[in-house]
Amino acid sequence: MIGPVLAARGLARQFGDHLAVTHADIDLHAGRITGLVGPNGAGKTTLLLMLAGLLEPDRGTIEFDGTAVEHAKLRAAIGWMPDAFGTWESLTPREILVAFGRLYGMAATDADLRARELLTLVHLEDFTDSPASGLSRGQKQRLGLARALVNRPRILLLDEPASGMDPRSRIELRTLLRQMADAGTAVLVSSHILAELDEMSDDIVMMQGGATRIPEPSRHASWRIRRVGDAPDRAVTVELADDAAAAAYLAKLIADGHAIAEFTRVDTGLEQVYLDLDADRT
Ligand SMILES: Nc1ncnc2c1ncn2[C@@H]1O[C@H](COP(=O)(O)OP(=O)(O)OP(=O)(O)O)[C@@H](O)[C@H]1O
Repeated sequence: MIGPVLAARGLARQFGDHLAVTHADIDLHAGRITGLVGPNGAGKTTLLLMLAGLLEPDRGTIEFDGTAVEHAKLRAAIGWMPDAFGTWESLTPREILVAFGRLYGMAATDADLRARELLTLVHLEDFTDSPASGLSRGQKQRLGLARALVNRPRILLLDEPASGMDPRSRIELRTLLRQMADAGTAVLVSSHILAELDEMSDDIVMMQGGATRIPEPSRHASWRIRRVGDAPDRAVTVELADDAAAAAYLAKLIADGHAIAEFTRVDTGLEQVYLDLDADRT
């Protein structure tokens, strides 16, 4: 894998006496979706704001394409969708996106073209010229996503993007984020909906008490084993450290004369990873 587009090391930020982020390390790679999970108050939003160049870290470094950058310089390369944002209610979605395009220095006609392109992408084309006040919460979320994409960001940061979206919009969001990643964008999504994150993420970063942790997948892998002649409900599940341990285990079963009908890796899923890490909390 080539180096990360964005690499943050040792980020820390406090508000008054309160340490919101104590030590955050994170790598974001082009073409990959990273899921950020953690309990309420763990520091996820504070970390995202620092990565977006909107909040200055007290400590730590952020490298963009392998070069240290000042946080404010990140903004041009980043698309940022906050968990809560205001919408200019009297403007239309097109006018809102054009205004953001103009803020990024686009000519009026380019900003208008980009606005229309994005409204199609997030399926709001029918609302192009109606006041934003008429949009539902989920539609406003989709407009927020379009807003985050105005500058064709290489890094897309989304804080709870699916909140308020109906099931179809959530599925479309997942598809859209995968398309963005396939086109080379590095995507970081924070969410409490673990099953959804599990499905869409290539990498997971966990936050707890202001610090990041990378969960170890090997701790959570198990294998389902069934011998020839065993009914499906007689299958056994064993926890094994990694693929190499699984191969050795299978070889031993066969050497011992067992006829193996099924040997399948079963991931216990992000919920279990989360609960295990949360249980480790000291
Ligand atoms: N501007 C601020 N001033 C003071 N304290 C803050 C500020 N922003 C965040 N905090 C505190 O820092 C801690 C981390 O907050 P943050 O919003 O980053 O957590 P989070 O993981 O995003 O939580 P949630 O899942 O509830 O959104 C919390 O205790 C919060 O109250």
